Amino acid sequence: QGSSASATFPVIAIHAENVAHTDIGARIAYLQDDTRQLQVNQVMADGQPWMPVARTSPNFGFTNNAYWFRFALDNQTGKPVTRFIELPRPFLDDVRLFHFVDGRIITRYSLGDEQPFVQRVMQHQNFVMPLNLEPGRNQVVLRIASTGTVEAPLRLWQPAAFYEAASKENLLAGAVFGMLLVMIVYNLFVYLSTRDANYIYYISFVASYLMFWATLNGYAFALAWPEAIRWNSVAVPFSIAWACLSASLFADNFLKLYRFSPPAHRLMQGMALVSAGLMLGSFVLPYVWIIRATSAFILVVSCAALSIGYWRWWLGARFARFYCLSWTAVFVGVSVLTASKFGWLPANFWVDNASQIGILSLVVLLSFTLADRINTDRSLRINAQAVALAHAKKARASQQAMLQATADANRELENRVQARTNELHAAMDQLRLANDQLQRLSMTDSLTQVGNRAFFDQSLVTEHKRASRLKQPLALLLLDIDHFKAINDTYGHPAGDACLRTLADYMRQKVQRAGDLLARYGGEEFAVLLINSTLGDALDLADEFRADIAGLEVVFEGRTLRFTASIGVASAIPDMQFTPSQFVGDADKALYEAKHGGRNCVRAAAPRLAGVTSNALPA
Ligand SMILES: Nc1nc2c(ncn2[C@@H]2O[C@H](COP(=O)(O)OP(=O)(O)OP(=O)(O)O)[C@@H](O)[C@H]2O)c(=O)[nH]1
Repeated sequence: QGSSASATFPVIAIHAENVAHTDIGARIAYLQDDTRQLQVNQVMADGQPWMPVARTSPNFGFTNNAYWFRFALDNQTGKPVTRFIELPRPFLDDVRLFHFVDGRIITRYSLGDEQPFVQRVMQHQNFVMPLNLEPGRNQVVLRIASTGTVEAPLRLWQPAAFYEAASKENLLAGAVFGMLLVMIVYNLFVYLSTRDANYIYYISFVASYLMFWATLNGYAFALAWPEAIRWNSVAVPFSIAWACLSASLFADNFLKLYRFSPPAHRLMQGMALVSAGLMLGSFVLPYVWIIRATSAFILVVSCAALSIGYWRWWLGARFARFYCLSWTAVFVGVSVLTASKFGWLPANFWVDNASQIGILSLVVLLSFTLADRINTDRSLRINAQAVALAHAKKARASQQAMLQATADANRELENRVQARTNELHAAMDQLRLANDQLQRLSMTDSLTQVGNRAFFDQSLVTEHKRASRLKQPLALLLLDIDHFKAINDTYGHPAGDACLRTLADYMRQKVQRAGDLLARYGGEEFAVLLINSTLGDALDLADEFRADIAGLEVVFEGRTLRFTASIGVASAIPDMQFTPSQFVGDADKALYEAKHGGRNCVRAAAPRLAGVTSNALPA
């Protein structure tokens, strides 16, 4: 930096065609006052170590020194003109301006944020000082002292141009304010419907930034709390600490650090705690400390939030991409702002607005981030629902299949049981048929096809009981072929068989009445049981038999055979004292008598219950 330059203080020419505004920050000389005790007449004295400003605008960062600035305005218009000196840093504690003409102070301003807003000569968020410039050389000396950063990007304005620019600036500020407010209100509604804590942290962050922005630019002091000098100086570190708190909680919650990484979770929680401490500290700690602490801490929080976000993204959390983008924007912005606050970067439009651009990008991008996550969560939920639905469908299908299988199995079983039952019934029918056949066979004489002896015995018992019960007469005929042995002996057994068959055929025709029965009782002996038949009826029938048999002709091997038969008849109304065998015995006795009576005749046993003794009838 240059040495004493009292003879060559910068001179800024003022003439009618002057441009609307001139940045004069780089065209002034400055004097550092370590003691903060120097008075205006002392600095105006010769020999002070004035220096030229080596940057585009004076920026001394955080400092405890007072700084003096000096330049000359050369009014070449030939008449008095009004010009505004604007110092667009509303956060300076103490600003004093001295306007000299010919070594005399003609204007003096004392400004700064330690005075109520209404005391300002111009009610503007920045420090604006009107100067009535006399024709010729006007000296301007400015003193700035502040517990925050000291910057002096001074501007010289034509009044009309200033008002025009101010209205544009207000429009821009209104747009920023409106945008932030919309974000807050919109996300508040989203929060009310989703109850997702991320929105609360997001809203808190946007609100803290809104407060920071409005305070730093002087709008808050100008419009919100023009009287609250103390609060106005607390508001900046307070809002920064608040932003730190919101950002740490947002990062922790949004990135789900409690599940992802307990140490990262604890780190963010710790940062939130420190932020809360700094918020409280804003009220009690000296401004010079708290402003440095919060400014540095927002950098730390940004770094942590950003690197953890990238870490999370790197490890596959897709929802972290917008988040990373957002924080990158704010990180760049805040870094630029901080760097400029510490005096490492010169002031210009981009540096001045870098943080604003970064944070506005953050505000918008974070909103996207949240929407993106809602989307991600929703698609996850939809996927999960689809999977659950598919499972339910599958379960229903298998249940259906199981029911179907059970029904099929039941039907199959029923069919099989039915088939088996049918088979069984068929088998039983066959068995019954076979049994019947067997029964019939066992009761039938194979030669003559009439009932055999067993059939006769069984039937006799049955009919005997029935007649006994009904008190009906029962008659029995025993018929025996005469001299049958002789037929056998003479013509052979087959001839005898033929005779037996012929006799049986004849008798079968004769014994047709329902209930009556015929059986082959022995070799050439037949029995006929007549139910409900009196002795007289029986005798008539027996005699008819005898006569017909005598007329039968059996043609066997060309020869005609004849034979006769003897018949014994018994009749009774049976009772329990009169047994079937006694009945047969009676008939047999009568047959014996017929044989001995000369054969080919009928004899009757005496009817038992009639009390009549047997008698023989003539042949
Ligand atoms: N061909 C043939 N002969 C039989 C059958 N059953 C018995 N006989 C014969 O019948 C004959 C019966 O003879 P006998 O008891 O002496 O009686 P009979 O010769 O008829 O004399 P009477 O009864 O006294 O008139 C025997 O020779 C038996 O062998 C048979 O099924 N077929």
